[in-house]
Amino acid sequence: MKRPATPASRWTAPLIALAPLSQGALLVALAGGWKAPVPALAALSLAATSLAAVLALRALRSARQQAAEARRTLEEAIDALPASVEIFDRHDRLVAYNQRLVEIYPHMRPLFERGASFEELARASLARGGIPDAVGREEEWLLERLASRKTEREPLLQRVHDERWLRIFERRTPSGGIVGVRLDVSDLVHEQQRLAASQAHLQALIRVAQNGVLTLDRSGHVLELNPACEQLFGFVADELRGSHIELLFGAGLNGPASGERLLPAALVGGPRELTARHRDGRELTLQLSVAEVRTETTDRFVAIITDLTERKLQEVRLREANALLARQSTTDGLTGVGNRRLFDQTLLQEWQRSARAGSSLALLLVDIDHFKQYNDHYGHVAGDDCLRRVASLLRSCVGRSGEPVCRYGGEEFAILLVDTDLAGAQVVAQRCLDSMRLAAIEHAGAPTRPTVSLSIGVVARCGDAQQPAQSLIEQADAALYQAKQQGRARMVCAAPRAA
Ligand SMILES: Nc1nc2c(ncn2[C@@H]2O[C@H](COP(=O)(O)OP(=O)(O)OP(=O)(O)O)[C@@H](O)[C@H]2O)c(=O)[nH]1
Repeated sequence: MKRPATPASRWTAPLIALAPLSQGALLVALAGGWKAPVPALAALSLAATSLAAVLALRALRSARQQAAEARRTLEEAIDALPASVEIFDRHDRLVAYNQRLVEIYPHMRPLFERGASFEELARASLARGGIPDAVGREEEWLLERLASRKTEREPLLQRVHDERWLRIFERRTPSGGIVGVRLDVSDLVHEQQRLAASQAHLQALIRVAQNGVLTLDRSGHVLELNPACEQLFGFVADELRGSHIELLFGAGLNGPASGERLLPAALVGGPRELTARHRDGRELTLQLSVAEVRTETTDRFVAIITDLTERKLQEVRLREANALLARQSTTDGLTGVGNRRLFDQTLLQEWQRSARAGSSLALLLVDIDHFKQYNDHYGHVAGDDCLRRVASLLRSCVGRSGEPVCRYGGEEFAILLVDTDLAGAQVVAQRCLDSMRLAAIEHAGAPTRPTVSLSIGVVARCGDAQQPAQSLIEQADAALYQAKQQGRARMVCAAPRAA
């Protein structure tokens, strides 16, 4: 490449042209000794000057070569860097840059030239939409950016085309220039964005979750809690943060030995059911599941709490309602004693049990005498009342629980006596007759006596798997019929069945 003449080469060129001549004069001067004539001395001086010039010229060339070499080395070095590098002089003009800078800003390729000012380059980039975050506020952005170059500050994070992100480090050099390094941190930023999005998603889920969510440190102190948890225990988050988990669950858990603190590690797993107290003292039934979340930097525990209090209450209410329904389904609505359904069920059970155990089962069929006349005389409502009084009397005559007095139908009652032989059954039947007599319920309509009386058919035998339970009723009914036939107000025991 032909270089243009420099000032140095302009004055050294004539000297170089004279050099052969001056060397000859120098030889003549030396041959003639130091006392040479004046023309010889002049020639000598000229030769010396020429020599100095030659040497200076060589030194200059060598310095130039070294400078070019150094620059090439510098350019190769910054080209080899994975980050983009740019160097501006103290007038903020581009002195050097590497290929990576052009790759990052491809739309600026023709404009990256040594001598271009930072402001020119920035304006050109803005005009080409190279800084998406500055679109619509280019001048404002430029002013901020130029101001930022005058101060040493934190590295900038800048979004460029195609969702690429750069971390820009700028440092002043001692001579007032600026060295800029741009690192492509897109992967990192994208990862952070994904992480932030997933965290926001998770936070939203936790915020609106119906279950209480608590995070705890290793020692069991509350770090965070969600609104459901605040509501569950009646505390606001600030009151619970930093407090120990025992404040919430202490009493409801089988905690460690006295004196030792409850640690969340001991609660990992679940779900487990426990009781706790609301701030207002109400007892809560809760379900607790705890998981350990261990990362390289943290060790935390997450507790999920479900409030079962209302569900438990409903279960109790449901159980009570079912029990009531069951009672109602086996209770006679008028008299409050067992109904026919209960009698049938109990008879079947006891008949089979008696057959298995070989024990005696007794049945009393009790009928109010002349009850039609009672109704006719006193009216149906009074008749109902009489039925209730008789039922109550009969119940008081049966000592053992599990031996229900049942309304068998109309004005007829049935009493099952388990593990009771005929003698025992007769005792109970007699007690019923005596009670009735003592009660002396007026019966003005009765043809025989002025008070309400009972007729009772009594039977006692061992259950028989080969025969239906109904056979016991038939025997008692036959005995009852005889009691009616024999004048009422009495008991008749059924004759033993023929084998
Ligand atoms: N008030 C009332 N009466 C009832 C009820 N169930 C049945 N009766 C009446 O009981 C009476 C039974 O009459 P009967 O079967 O002739 O028997 P009785 O009049 O008691 O005569 P004996 O049994 O032979 O002494 C009928 O008049 C029925 O209407 C009831 O729930 N309330």
